[in-house]
Formats: sequence, structure tokens, C-alpha cells
Amino acid sequence: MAGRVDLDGNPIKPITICMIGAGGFIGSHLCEKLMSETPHKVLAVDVYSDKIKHLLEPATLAWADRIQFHRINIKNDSRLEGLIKMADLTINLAAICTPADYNTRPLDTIYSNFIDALPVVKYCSENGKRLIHFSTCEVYGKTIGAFLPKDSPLRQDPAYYVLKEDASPCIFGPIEKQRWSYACAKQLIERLVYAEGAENGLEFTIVRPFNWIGPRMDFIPGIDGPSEGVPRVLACFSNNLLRREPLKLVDGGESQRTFIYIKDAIEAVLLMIENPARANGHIFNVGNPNNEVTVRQLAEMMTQVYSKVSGESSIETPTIDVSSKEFYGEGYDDSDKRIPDMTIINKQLGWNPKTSLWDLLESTLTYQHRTYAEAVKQAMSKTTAN
Ligand SMILES: NC(=O)c1ccc[n+]([C@@H]2O[C@H](COP(=O)([O-])OP(=O)(O)OC[C@H]3O[C@@H](n4cnc5c(N)ncnc54)[C@H](O)[C@@H]3O)[C@@H](O)[C@H]2O)c1
Ligand SMILES: O=c1ccn([C@@H]2O[C@H](COP(=O)(O)OP(=O)(O)O[C@H]3OC[C@](O)(CO)[C@H]3O)[C@@H](O)[C@H]2O)c(=O)[nH]1
Repeated sequence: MAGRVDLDGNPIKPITICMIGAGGFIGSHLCEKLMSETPHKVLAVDVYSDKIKHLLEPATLAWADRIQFHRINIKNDSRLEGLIKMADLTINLAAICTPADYNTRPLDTIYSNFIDALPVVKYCSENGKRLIHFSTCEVYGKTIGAFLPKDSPLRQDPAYYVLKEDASPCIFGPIEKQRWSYACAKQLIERLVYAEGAENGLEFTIVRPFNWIGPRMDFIPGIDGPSEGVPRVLACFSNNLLRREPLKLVDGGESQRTFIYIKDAIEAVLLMIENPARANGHIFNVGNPNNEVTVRQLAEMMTQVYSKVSGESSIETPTIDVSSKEFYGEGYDDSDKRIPDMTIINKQLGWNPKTSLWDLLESTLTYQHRTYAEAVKQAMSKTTAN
């Protein structure tokens, strides 16, 4: 750890980071990275700590004096401002961010992504503290190309679908499509953070993650989460594979996504943390434009990879189609395609993603199989016995 320098060759001084939402998927990987590779301290704020338990116990761990867990719900806890004041930098990851909630719990979604983030921005601004705020690629909504006729040659032109931080519009569906409650709340908090920077000098960085995936993402329904819960696609498909049931393709699985390995994305966040002069005032897409697939292709690839890592043959009917209304309920809508433009992050931080989709699925599904296969088998045999 000694002799670490930033991108401009300056020595990196140890800092204290107030990380809100540290117990979630991204937070757990960021805490791991900060503990194992840097001298920084983390004040980890969350309502849950299961995903960072291995970093908090036992007290003999090498970094024990550099991480503290604070079980705090930021909706209603006066300790938050004190923690932000104690830190040099605040990273806000806290959010409801599973699509199944956006149309079924729109009020909770809007409160979580906008109202609950307001005090965090205010405390950082008033106390002269730097903020890295986690937004989403969903703020782009649908692509311009989605509105062109299906056979238009313009659909092949990147100008109509590549998403650029400083140029692309944010295109959401009508209000009755409550899917967009999340994207809209995230967009408004981005605008507020940006305005605090412009009017009050807040030092900020906004991160727009493009489908980061890997171990510890969400939950497996009925095992470490509610039986009726609907997590994001990686966990939905993992659950189907573990149970040897068909993977459900919503509305034909035609939507396209670019998936990035969590460990590649965390490298980008560390560069932002340690290079404030290059990161402040910027909005960064963080994704892997080379890993684009349709959801159907993702399902096919996950089926092949799972077969390889588990040693189990795939089932006869590996996928089934399901309507979005049946799967998510009324008010669901979807982003058609998400390819991040990488110009800004490349220029400012010299960062590029490395891991192919096949490789990231291989390591992630190895983890899923090792972590859950036995528990799923036991849960299924109990259900059959009853
Ligand atoms: N994972 C991705 O690909 C992705 C994509 C786009 C945006 N994001 C954004 O990144 C951030 C982190 O996402 P994630 O995938 O790690 O999600 P996650 O759900 O795993 O983590 C969020 C964490 O915030 C905590 N939290 C929520 N409300 C809280 C509150 N009121 N008080 C204290 N803690 C609270 C949750 O308990 C959870 O541990 C979110 O803001 C999300 O919108 C993630
Ligand atoms: O069983 C399933 C589950 C999902 N789908 C479809 O897969 C696409 C991706 O779904 P998911 O990863 O759950 O979420 P989104 O990419 O739509 O949205 C996320 O993007 C970033 C973030 O902000 C936070 O992670 C969140 O909003 C989608 O088309 C589903 O319909 C499926 O076919 N089968």
C-alpha cells in the first residue's frame, strides 16, 4: 500500500469515506476493495450488514480499525450529518433499485431515490464535503432509435442509440407507466446535485452504472430473500437455473443490455475516489460497451455457462416467454438498448473495462452454484415433502 500515487503522480493521502448503502451489492465490493488495497477508512452506513459481515468480523482482521458499521436508516436518523461531517468524502449508494418495485411501489421508489437523498446532498454542500452520488443508466430511458420505424436504416447509426452523458436526451414513457418513477427521481436528484455544484460550489461526481453484475447481487428468492420477491435479471436467471426451471423471458427477451463485471466497475470508482481533481464536476457512464446482448442471448449464455460450472445438463425447455404484465404487473415499461459512450471516463480517468461477458458469467455462476445449490436443493425437497 505504501507509495501509492494518483493519475498525476501525486502521493495519495488516506481519507475517511462515509459510504451510505455500504451493505448492498456495489457497497460490499467497494468496501472489499478499499480494505484490501488502500489505506482509507470507511464509515459504512446501511440497514443491513450481511454482505459485508466478512469485512467486519472477527476484530483481528488486518483492516479492523479502518471500517465501522453504523446501522442507520437515512430516512430518519439524526446521526447522519455527524458521520458526513467526520468524513472527507461521502458516497451515496442507498436506493430502491429493483425494477419490480418501480411500478408496484412507486411512492417508496420516489422517496428512496429523491427525497431520502436530499439531506445527504444538503449536508455535503453545507459542510463543504465532496460527494460521489450513484445515479443510473436508466436516466437515459429509451433510445432515440426506439422511435424510428423498425426497418429504418438510421437504427444502425450509433448517433441514434449510443448514450452520451453530455448530449443524449432523457426519454421516459407516460406517467401511467410507473416504471419510470425511478429514472425520473434519479434524474431530478442528478439535477439537484449539479445545481448545488453550480450555485454553491459542491464538489461532486455522478456515477451512471450500466448493469453491473457479479457475486452478492440481490438475493435468491426463498433462500436469502422473500419467496415472492423479484430481483434483477442476474438473480432471477440464477434462481431459475438453480431450481432447474425455465428462464422467463419478459416480452420475448428482446431488450438489449450491456453487462459489466462488478470488479471492473469498482476499479473505475476507486479512480474517482483517488483523483478528485479529474472526477469532480463530472457525470460518468460506467459500463462495458463490448458486452451487449439481448436478454434472450443472456439467458442462452447463462444456461451454457451454468451447465459448465455445475456439471449438470441443461433442461429440455431452457426458456419460456412471459408478458411484462404477468411478470411485473401493470405500469411496466422497458429501456430498449443501453450502450454507454466511454469518451468522458476515458479522457478523465483513462479507465476501460476488461472482462468479457462469458468470463464474468463463469466466475459469477461458479459463486452462485457454490453458495446456493445445496440450500436450494434442501428447500425444494422440503416443499415436495410437504
Ligand atoms: N447494480 C447496478 O448495476 C446499478 C445500476 C444502476 C444504478 N445503480 C445504483 O447504484 C446504487 C447501489 O446499487 P446496488 O446494486 O448496490 O443496490 P443494493 O440494493 O444492493 O444496495 C443498496 C443498499 O442501500 C441500502 N439502503 C437503501 N435505503 C436505505 C436507507 N434508507 N438507509 C440506509 N440504507 C439504505 C440497502 O439496504 C442496500 O444495502 C443505487 O443507487 C442504484 O440505483 C446500480
Ligand atoms: O426474469 C427476468 C428478469 C428480467 N428480465 C428482463 O431483463 C432486462 C434486465 O432486467 P434487470 O436487470 O432486472 O433490470 P434493468 O436493466 O431493466 O434495470 C436496472 O438497470 C440499472 C438499474 O438502475 C439498477 O440495477 C435497474 O433499474 C429487462 O428487460 C427485464 O424485463 C427478464 O426477461 N426475465
